Amino acid sequence: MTERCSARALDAADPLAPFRGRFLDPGPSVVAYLDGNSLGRPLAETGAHLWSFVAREWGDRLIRAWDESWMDFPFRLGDRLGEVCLGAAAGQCVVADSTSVLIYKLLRAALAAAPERDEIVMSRGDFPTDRYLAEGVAAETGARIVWLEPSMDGGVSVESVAEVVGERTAVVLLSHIAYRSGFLADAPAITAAAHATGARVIWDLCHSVGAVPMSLDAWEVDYAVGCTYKYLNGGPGAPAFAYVAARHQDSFQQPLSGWMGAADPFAMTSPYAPAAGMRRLLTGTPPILAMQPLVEMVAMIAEAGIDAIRAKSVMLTERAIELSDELLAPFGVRLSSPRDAAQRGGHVTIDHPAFEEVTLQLWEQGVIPDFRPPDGIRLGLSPLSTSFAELDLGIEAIREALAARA
Ligand SMILES: Cc1ncc(COP(=O)(O)O)c(C=O)c1O
Ligand SMILES: Nc1c(O)cccc1C(=O)C[C@H](N)C(=O)O
Repeated sequence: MTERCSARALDAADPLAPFRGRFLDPGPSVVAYLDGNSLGRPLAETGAHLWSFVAREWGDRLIRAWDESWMDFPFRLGDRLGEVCLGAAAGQCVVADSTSVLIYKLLRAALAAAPERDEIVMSRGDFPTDRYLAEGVAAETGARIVWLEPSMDGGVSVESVAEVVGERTAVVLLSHIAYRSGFLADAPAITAAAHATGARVIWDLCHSVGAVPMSLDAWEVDYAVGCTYKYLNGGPGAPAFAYVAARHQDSFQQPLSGWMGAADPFAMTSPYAPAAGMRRLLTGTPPILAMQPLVEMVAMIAEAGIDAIRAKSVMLTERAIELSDELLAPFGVRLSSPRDAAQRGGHVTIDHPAFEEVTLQLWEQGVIPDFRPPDGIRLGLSPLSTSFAELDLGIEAIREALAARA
């Protein structure tokens, strides 16, 4: 009860609290949504925006809309995302494909840019799609993967990267925030360590975009990729984005050369000649319809401010850890995320052997975190849509489930 009152006080004092009311009300089947880092909630405005797009742009302008606005839309939206969330100057971001497809493109391009180098450095703790794609690219190109072992908190340190990068390293592929533990990597220092040996870096920003401030240009990042259905609330299957530093664009070798990335798609000529700049990252027709929810969401992040979002994110994750220490640790629950907020992103993972079953039970009650093997509950705390009260309800429901088993 004490904690509930305290959460209410925190919500009352939260400068971002009004944004929560701009999300679509999920109705009574959801008591606490703690999975915004798997699938973010829709904005209430999204339905009307989609309908207006269908009626006005698609319905009325029809094929003319490609010339009038859609051909440039993936780049305009990318620029806005770059400005608001990534610290990227215009002309370096595109919204397209899925994260997986873009990781493939970036890995192949990074290897093609350094034919004398044949190693990909990455972490064994990385999200499966990153590992599978690197293994596939290694098999296709003859490159070798150098695996980093993550530490207990899922992290990859600057020192561990510096130890393995060298003259054979073509590219380091790492997650800015680890999908399981939430470990926040030191992206500028790791990028500098790779650059010191002539290697390039690809950052997977899936769990950090919209949750933590970034300065890709200032950090001299080479390439980055991320999805838009987590903290950017773009919806299931919303397209991903890629960042390619301006200095690498002219030599970027697109491995999936399709007509939309060609210099003049409607000239219908052959052979393929790549377009200038970020357009060459495209392969086929970009999913304009699926990009629409991002328009309002990126505007909302600009309005809230990414620093304020990060400040609330730190408060939410601190509280999740405090409550877990106090209420769940007595049942044997262990923390998998870093305790130091400076090394932690927007989610917290706690482990217990009963959590796979507990998660099923929680979902039936409308308390929705996610389960990550072997025995982790991941609490995804999305600062614009998650309240402190919701977090407390979630932890209390986990405590009750564990108490019922004890
Ligand atoms: C770190 C990371 N990379 C990639 C992906 C997924 O990529 P895709 O959007 O292609 O499914 C996810 C989540 O699904 C992820 O957490
Ligand atoms: N992309 C997902 C999906 O299509 C279904 C369910 C979950 C997801 C996820 O995003 C998983 C997420 N990337 C993770 O970190 O586990």
